Amino acid sequence: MKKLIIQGGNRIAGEVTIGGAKNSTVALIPAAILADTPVQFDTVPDILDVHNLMIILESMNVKSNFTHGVLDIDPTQIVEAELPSKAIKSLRASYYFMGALLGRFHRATLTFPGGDNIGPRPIDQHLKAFKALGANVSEHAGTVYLDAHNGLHGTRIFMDMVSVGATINAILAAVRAEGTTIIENAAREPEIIDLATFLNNMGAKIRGVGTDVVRITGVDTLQSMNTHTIIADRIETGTYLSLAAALGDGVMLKNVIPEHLEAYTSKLMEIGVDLQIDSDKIYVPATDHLNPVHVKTMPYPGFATDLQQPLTPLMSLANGESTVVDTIYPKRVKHIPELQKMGMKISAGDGQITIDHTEELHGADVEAGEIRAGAALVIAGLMAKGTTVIHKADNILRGYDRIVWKLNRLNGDVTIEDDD
Ligand SMILES: CC(=O)N[C@H]1[C@@H](OP(=O)(O)OP(=O)(O)OC[C@H]2O[C@@H](n3ccc(=O)[nH]c3=O)[C@H](O)[C@@H]2O)O[C@H](CO)[C@@H](O)[C@@H]1O
Ligand SMILES: C=C(OP(=O)(O)O)C(=O)O
Repeated sequence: MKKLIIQGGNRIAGEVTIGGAKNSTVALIPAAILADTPVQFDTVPDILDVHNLMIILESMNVKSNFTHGVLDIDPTQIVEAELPSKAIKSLRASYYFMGALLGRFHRATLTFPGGDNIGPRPIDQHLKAFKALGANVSEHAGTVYLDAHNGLHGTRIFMDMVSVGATINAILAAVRAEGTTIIENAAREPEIIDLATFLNNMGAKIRGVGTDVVRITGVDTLQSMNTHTIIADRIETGTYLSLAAALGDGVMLKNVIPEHLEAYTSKLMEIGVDLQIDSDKIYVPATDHLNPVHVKTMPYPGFATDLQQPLTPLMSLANGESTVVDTIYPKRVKHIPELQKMGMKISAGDGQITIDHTEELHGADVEAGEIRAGAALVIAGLMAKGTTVIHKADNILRGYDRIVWKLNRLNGDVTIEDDD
């Protein structure tokens, strides 16, 4: 594990270019094994999740090469193999190999995925979709066994709740199945549209992504003709927006898709941040006189659960009490005790998080319990007086592209070291 060491107090300024979306990338890489040709992605974020997915690909004899943001994957010599459980456990999205392997081989064996510790994260809707498509599903000692020996057949799947992962896994399993699959109550996240764009450009027939009804007509082969450019990461964007609003003297964010962040940017404006939004960039001027706000997380296009924690340091500067209700992950509170150690007036109770005006934060020894708790600690550490050491920083590196380099370019003072 690594630790981040932050000397707080510097004002930040300059430009930052947002990387490709983690939550697209971690679906696109497993999706690549459905292709009958090599595939190429660009604007791939340099994050631990990508490196761990490459280890999983290697175990199946799928060669990959990642240089300067371009990831080449050659699935043409793929073999069925036991997947490395350490890498599988290192990230949530390894569960996309369930759908992708089912689509490719009509069977898959995987240990349960890891990922962020943000409360219960069942996968019943994923398994329900696989069963509906014709797979036998069994579980034993933390391993899931999927077998569709009679093939996968198009069907109607009604999701009991809106799930990004289950929608993507159903698409991956259905894209080469026989006949038409209709997913109702599908999730509408931009990353799902990105995945469908990649698959459709290879010959898939996926319609309706971005709405809550997705129709997939199975095809026999998927063949890549061009490089797929991954969409910008809206959660990384939101994190830098919060940082820039909290302690920036003028920060320009480039490679942004503002339409993917409307719930968030409108909340920032309500707080009092005078964002200047252009077609693919956002300028954040220096701010003062911030207003308290109330946030409720919702499935897309609502306010993203992944952005509630990165917003809390900014909320602590407002002149009153702000609240957060996370309807997606009510137990997503890993940041709270750590921010308290830094002096923030933040608490959880009655199903909501309350953030009060905090005059000053001070550096402390803290732990990134999960990726977005870690992002909140990075922002708080840059705002605080003194030194903050963030342990378990691998949770941050899982999903923030070259974060140390980007923060230092913005005049932050951040170093990274091996931890004990
Ligand atoms: C890799 C990736 O894209 N991760 C994102 C994805 O996670 P992930 O895809 O795991 O999250 P889901 O959209 O599936 O979860 C939404 C809600 O549905 C519940 N649920 C989900 C599936 C299921 O089978 N049963 C069930 O009960 C979950 O516990 C949660 O309360 O969406 C989350 C919600 O926007 C984000 O925080 C994550 O960053
Ligand atoms: C919860 C998250 O990630 P994952 O689903 O990959 O654990 C996140 O990105 O905030």
